Amino acid sequence: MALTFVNQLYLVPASLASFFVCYHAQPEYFHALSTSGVVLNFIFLHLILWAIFILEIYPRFICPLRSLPAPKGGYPLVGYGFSRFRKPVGSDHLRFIRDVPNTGLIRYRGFFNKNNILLVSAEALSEVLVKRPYDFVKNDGARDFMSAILGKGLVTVEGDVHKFQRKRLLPSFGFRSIKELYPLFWKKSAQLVQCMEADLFQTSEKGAEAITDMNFWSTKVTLDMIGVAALGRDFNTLENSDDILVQSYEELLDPTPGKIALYILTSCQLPFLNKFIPGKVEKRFHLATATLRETCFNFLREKRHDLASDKGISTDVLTKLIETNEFADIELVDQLLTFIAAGHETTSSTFAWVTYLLARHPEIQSCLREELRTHIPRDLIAEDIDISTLLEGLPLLNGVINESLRLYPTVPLTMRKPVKPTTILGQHIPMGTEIFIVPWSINRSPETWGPTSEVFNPERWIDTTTGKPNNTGGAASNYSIMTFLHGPHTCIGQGFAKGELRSLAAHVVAAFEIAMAYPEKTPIPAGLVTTKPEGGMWVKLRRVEGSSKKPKQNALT
Ligand code: HEM
Repeated sequence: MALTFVNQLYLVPASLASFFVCYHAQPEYFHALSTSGVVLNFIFLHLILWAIFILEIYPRFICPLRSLPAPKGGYPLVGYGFSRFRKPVGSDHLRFIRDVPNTGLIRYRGFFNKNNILLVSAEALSEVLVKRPYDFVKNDGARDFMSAILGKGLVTVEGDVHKFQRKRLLPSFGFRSIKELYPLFWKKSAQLVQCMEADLFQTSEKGAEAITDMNFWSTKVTLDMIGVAALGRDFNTLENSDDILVQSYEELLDPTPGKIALYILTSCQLPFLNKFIPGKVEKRFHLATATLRETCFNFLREKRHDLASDKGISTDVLTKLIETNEFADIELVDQLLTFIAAGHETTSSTFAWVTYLLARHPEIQSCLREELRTHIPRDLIAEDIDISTLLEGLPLLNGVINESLRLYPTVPLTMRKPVKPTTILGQHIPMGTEIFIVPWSINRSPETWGPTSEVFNPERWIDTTTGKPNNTGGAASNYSIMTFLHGPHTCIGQGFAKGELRSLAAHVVAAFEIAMAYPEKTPIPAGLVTTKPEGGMWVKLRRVEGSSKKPKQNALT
């Protein structure tokens, strides 16, 4: 039985009955009251009964989910509701998976003791994400927060609109399109190394050292990559950072305490409380959103003008979408904002974690540098080498990227709600139940990945017999790794992200030895929608090779 308004009406006779009991027990109290006082007393009593029903009786004795295995403990009234905001997000869920014997589903109490579901097994994940994806929608609160920024882009739409958009956007992210983007990734990664060298090192000698925030650099370079690939516009933030679009995104997604409060209130569907957050956070948020949209509209107008006047051939995603003639301007702006939001911070933070893991594993870092030196010719572009085939074939490079994506999924948690009463693994799921899919916990689950599930081991991604890259990490099922999800909502940009990461790692590792700047500190994944290292990723870089002149744009070191 679902907790619907109708079954809450059963509380009315219960309230009436208890009212009459109270009346008989204390008649003198009621005789002294006016009619409105009696009505107010009745309403008050009803509310108390209603609260007891919702908070205690329904979740513990009536809700069909009550028989599912659940973790012990949790706070009174809020249960484990705050788990989804914990740092790192997903760490509580990983504990549930480890500690609670289950057959694919775990229940845990959320806010107001509501029963939430955590999907654990491959079968449960495939039912929700692949077999019946359109029976579920994303969590309203998180979607509202994203929609406020992105409008109706691919990330925030559902059902037929989603199918329509996805079909038209897929070709721009397919195998062939990504292959064409590799030279861009390569060039931008080379520019990153050049800018870091120029900015951080006083001398060009081998062995020179510098401390820097890797997240600062990866944010810039990934924004530049997505700018060119998606919009055909080079923000060139590596060399200047006063682009209005860039500043507005930073304003929106920087996880300040005010912004975190805004996100939590909107996610918990209490947006009317946003206006009480001090520091005019809500107003500033709306202002940044408006600026962002206006900038994109102006940019789209320029693009249309350029296309009409036949100014060169553009291969960026926006041009391809304009040419389909199937999107209105407002829809194109929504898609642009979506690509930048979905494709920027996710990848830049992942790269920061790649450098972290390599800094903590110097022996793997040296082997990777050796692999790069052995297999990547100095003059890659001049020799007209197919960069994607070359990089995708390097076993350790792929192992490092896949293993970093496994251990640090930058979308660590996502949620779904059934659009109608449904079942998962035969278990009845009432409408409105919050269903949690938590890549952080699944990717680190000891059941799938064994006792070394939380150890950085790129070798898992290398076939022991052929020595070539493998795509499973040795896990038995696709659903053991959820970084990009699966099914029709799977990340459309995963090939794009992997291409960027391979290229960035190849350049940075070839140029610098990476160590942690403050080894005693462990960076914590934090953030609003996606996670990034809190306070930055401070590393110590040591030049691997000295150079007396600027490195070539397309050479490795
Ligand atoms: C390491 C980097 C990335 C990670 C970890 C990541 C992760 C994800 C995840 C988990 C989803 C599904 C969210 C959900 O349905 O709840 C998603 C969707 C999406 N991602 Fe990514 N992403 C990354 C990079 C990118 C890039 C580079 C782009 C674009 C250039 C991109 C564009 C999108 C879009 C448009 C969607 C919505 C897909 C749909 O609903 O059909 N992502 N991403």
